[in-house]
Amino acid sequence: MADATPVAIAPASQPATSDVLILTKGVSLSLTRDSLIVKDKTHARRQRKKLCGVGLGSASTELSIPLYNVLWAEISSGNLIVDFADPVSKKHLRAVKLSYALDDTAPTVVDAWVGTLLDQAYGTAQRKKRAKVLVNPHAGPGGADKTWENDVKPLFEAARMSLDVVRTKFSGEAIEICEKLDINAYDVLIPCSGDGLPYECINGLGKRPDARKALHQIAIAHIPCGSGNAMSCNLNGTYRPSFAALAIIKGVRMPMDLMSVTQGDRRMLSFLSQSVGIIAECDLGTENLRWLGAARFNVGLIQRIFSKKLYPCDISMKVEIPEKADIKAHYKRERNGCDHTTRRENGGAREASLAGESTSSDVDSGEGLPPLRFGTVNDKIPDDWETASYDKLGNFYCGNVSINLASKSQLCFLILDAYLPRWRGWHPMRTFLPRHALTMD
Ligand SMILES: Nc1ncnc2c1ncn2[C@@H]1O[C@H](COP(=O)(O)OP(=O)(O)OP(=O)(O)O)[C@@H](O)[C@H]1O
Repeated sequence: MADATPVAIAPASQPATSDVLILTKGVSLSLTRDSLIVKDKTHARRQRKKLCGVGLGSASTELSIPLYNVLWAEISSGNLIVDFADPVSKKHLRAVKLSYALDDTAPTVVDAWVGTLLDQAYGTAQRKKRAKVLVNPHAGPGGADKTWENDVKPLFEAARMSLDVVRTKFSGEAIEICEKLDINAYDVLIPCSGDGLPYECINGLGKRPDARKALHQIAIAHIPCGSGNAMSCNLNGTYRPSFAALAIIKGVRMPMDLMSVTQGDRRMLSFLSQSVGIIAECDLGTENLRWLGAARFNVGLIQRIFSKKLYPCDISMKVEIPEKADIKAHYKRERNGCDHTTRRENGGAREASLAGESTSSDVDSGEGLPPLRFGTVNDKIPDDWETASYDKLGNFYCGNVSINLASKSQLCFLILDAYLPRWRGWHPMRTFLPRHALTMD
């Protein structure tokens, strides 16, 4: 997905003459490399501060809109309409509409200019995405309904997306919806929720007889309305709903690793991480503190650190890169070589099949999930795996450390003892020291 950091109003650079649209009443709209510059005297009058009805000082006649923020443009009833996302604060974007009468300007000229504007504003991103939106009214501290209505829907509508919205009524409903979804009717699934609803969407698609095709065909995005919102932070680069909405509007599709987790014969798909011990308990055991938002995890962590609970277990794994320095180098290489738009094409069938990933012929055949490469916990552990006992386990974490690395087909592990010497303190960063960071095939 595209970068979603708050956008500043950029200084105007010199436009190329062919990208300038001159309208009547002193209005001109120019395209620069990264902005749309609107010059409009009436805009200056509207912006001028007033005291007792008298205008004070002077306001700029120029409005600079980053192209990333341009949502749509069209000719409608003799007017040029431009919709854009206006950063009203560092936390919030608002949909704003500009409208200019075309009067004598030739429609063909305006038409061509609108085409250029949309090409530059969207690049390779799909326009007018068809979205199935799932709103979980119970996500996080509550309030997803309001977030959807006030912060997100106006931006999606301004971008002319087609929206089919469902408000979930019970836990597990999104699994059912995605299992039966007409995958040809939508481009993207958008849960407005915490990380639980994207999990349900992925697992609903994964249950279908055509799971590979469904997971390949429909993109899954996320509007952050929960307590943690890791998916949005990784994909959209933000936990602010309106900035995430803009990242989805301008987002490009990218492949993402999924991990199979089995409990007995039950197979689940995980997109983020798996945890056993203190972190898992911080999540599950603080349901009653939802009103605290993300702070509930900190409260849960502090409570549990003092209880010094142990989670003894045996862990079997196949280590691919044991040394920390090599893991760092590998991460850097993946990060630098990661091109979300082309990686799948360049990756080659060998890499895909080694990783158990779907190749294009698999996807076309519309099959279900690929078979498990290493069996379930009920099967014999492969001979080339290592097994170790962890009697003092405090936390076990495993997952895609950063989804931004896209499909790297490897998992990262952190294994931490429960008893950290008191002098190391209770600072969360300390407790996350990667003492046994391992990467596993
Ligand atoms: N109407 C509903 N009533 C009760 N539970 C629901 C409803 N709709 C969805 N759910 C369930 O709520 C669970 C948690 O939702 P979600 O992940 O959206 O929020 P969260 O747990 O607050 O987020 P986070 O993962 O960021 O903490 C989901 O797994 C889903 O099954």
